[in-house]
Amino acid sequence: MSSIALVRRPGPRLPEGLVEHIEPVPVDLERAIAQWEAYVGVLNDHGWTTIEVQPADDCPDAVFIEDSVVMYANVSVSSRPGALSRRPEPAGTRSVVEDLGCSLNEIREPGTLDGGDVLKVGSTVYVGRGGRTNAEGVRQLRAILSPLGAQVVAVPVTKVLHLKTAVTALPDGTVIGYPDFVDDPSIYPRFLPVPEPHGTAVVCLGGASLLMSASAPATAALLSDLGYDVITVDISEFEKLEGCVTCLSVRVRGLD
Ligand SMILES: NC(=O)NCCC[C@H](N)C(=O)O
Repeated sequence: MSSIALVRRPGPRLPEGLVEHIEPVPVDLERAIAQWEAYVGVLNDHGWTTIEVQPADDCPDAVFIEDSVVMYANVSVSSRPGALSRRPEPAGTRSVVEDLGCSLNEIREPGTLDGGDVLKVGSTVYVGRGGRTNAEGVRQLRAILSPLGAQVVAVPVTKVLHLKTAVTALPDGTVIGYPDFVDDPSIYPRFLPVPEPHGTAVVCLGGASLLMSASAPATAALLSDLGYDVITVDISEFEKLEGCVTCLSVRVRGLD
C-alpha cells in the first residue's frame, strides 16, 4: 500500500458549510454525494487505496479533509483549524494516520493552521499565513518540519480562503495559480498563470496524470497541451463552499 488517500464522506449538514469569500448558493446534498463518489472513483482508478475516515457529521465542512492534517512523508501534523466549527475534525484523521504507523504531531493552542494552507513542492513546504492559519501555526509547523529537512516558506494569503485556493503545483514543481488570487507570484521559482479561478487546483495522481475541476476547461486544455493527462470531475457543490479537488482528500505517500 504505497499510495493511500484519506477521504471523508459528506455529512448531512454539508449545505451549512462555511462560505466567506464568495456569494452563498444553496448546496444540493444528493448531488454532492454523487460528485464525491465519482471523485473517489477517479482516485481508485488511478491506483490510490482510499480509506474513509470516520464521519464527523456535526461538522458541516468535514468532507474537506485536507484541512485536518498535513502529511510530510510518514510524518503527520494534526491541524488546529482556524474556524471554530471545524475544530473537532482532526481527531478522526489523527486516529487513521496513527493506525497507518505515521508519527504524530499537532498544532497546539494558540496556533491555528488549516491543511489547505500548506503546499508541498519537493522538500519545500509553503505555508499560507491568512484567515485560517496564524503566525504561531506557521512557527509550530516550521519547528516540526525543519528538523526533517523541509524548508518551510511562509507566504501571505490575503485574497482567498487558503493558500491552495490560489496556487498548487504540477508534478515538475511548477506552481500554477490564478493571478488575481495570488499575493506575490515572484515567491515561486517557476510560476505559471492559469486562466480560470477553478483552474488553480490540481491533484497529482501519479505520472503525468492530473485531476482537476470540470469548471476550468481552458486550464484543462492548457495543461493537456503541456503534455499532461487531465482527468476532470464535476465538484460544483463543493465549489459553492469554497472547496476544490485538493481539499477532498489527503494523499499519503512514502509509507513503505
Ligand atoms: N483546503 C480547502 O480548500 N478547503 C476548503 C474548505 C471550505 C470550507 N467551506 C471552509 O470554509 O472551511
